[in-house]
Amino acid sequence: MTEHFRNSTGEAVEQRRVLIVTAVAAERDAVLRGLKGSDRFHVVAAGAGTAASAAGTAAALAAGSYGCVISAGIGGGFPGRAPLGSLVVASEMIAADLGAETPEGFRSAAELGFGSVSVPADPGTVQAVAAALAAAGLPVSTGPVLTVSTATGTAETAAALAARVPGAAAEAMEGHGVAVAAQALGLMALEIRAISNPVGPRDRAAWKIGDALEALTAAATILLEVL
Ligand SMILES: O=C(O)c1cccc(C(=O)CC[C@H]2O[C@@H](n3cnc4c(=O)[nH]cnc43)[C@H](O)[C@@H]2O)c1
Repeated sequence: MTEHFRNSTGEAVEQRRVLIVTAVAAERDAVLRGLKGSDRFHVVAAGAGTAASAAGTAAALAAGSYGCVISAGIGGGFPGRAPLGSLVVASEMIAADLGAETPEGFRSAAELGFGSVSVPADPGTVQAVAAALAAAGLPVSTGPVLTVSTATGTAETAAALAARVPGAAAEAMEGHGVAVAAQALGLMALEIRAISNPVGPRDRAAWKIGDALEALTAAATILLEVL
């Protein structure tokens, strides 16, 4: 759905209502702090994982009209691609572990003939959002964001995922689910991750969740202007 407002020259400008889906309440609240009470944005914490995020997105889309859906939250950054505290705007949302193990190695659901495991984001929107974040002084990169059912906890799995998806920037657990639900209604989907930890050997005590939530709040404020 679109709403209109008049800009400084009196011209009518379309603005879309935006649904933002996070996994947990702390992420939702970080986003809400950045949105400063805007009623054009609706933010829901739908739970962790693709099933909860897809179901939560579908339920919210059934209850309201939106022009755009965003999966947002903290995430793991691939070393050399997305440092802690930085932001990643997904160029595509990929179900990276949806497939089968075979004697020859992992085969994706797409390779097995079950359809695509990737939902591409609109390149122009990705670039516009990333440019606005960068212009605000926030460290940001773009690239594929992997949706996984099990958070990576070893260097071996991190290397396997990076080889499976060249250029992979970040991983989280919801983006593909949110994007598939949006895609079913023909809506544009985006994913934005604030990096709390590296993808690699698990060290939960070292996760910089507070810094990532602050970055998420700053990103939400920029979304007010750019979407
Ligand atoms: O403990 C807290 O205070 C806290 C605050 C905000 C968020 C959390 C979460 O644990 C969020 C879970 C959510 O995070 C994503 N995530 C973060 N890092 C990774 C990763 O390396 N691999 C996969 N997922 C990651 C994921 O989307 C989870 O649903 C805790």
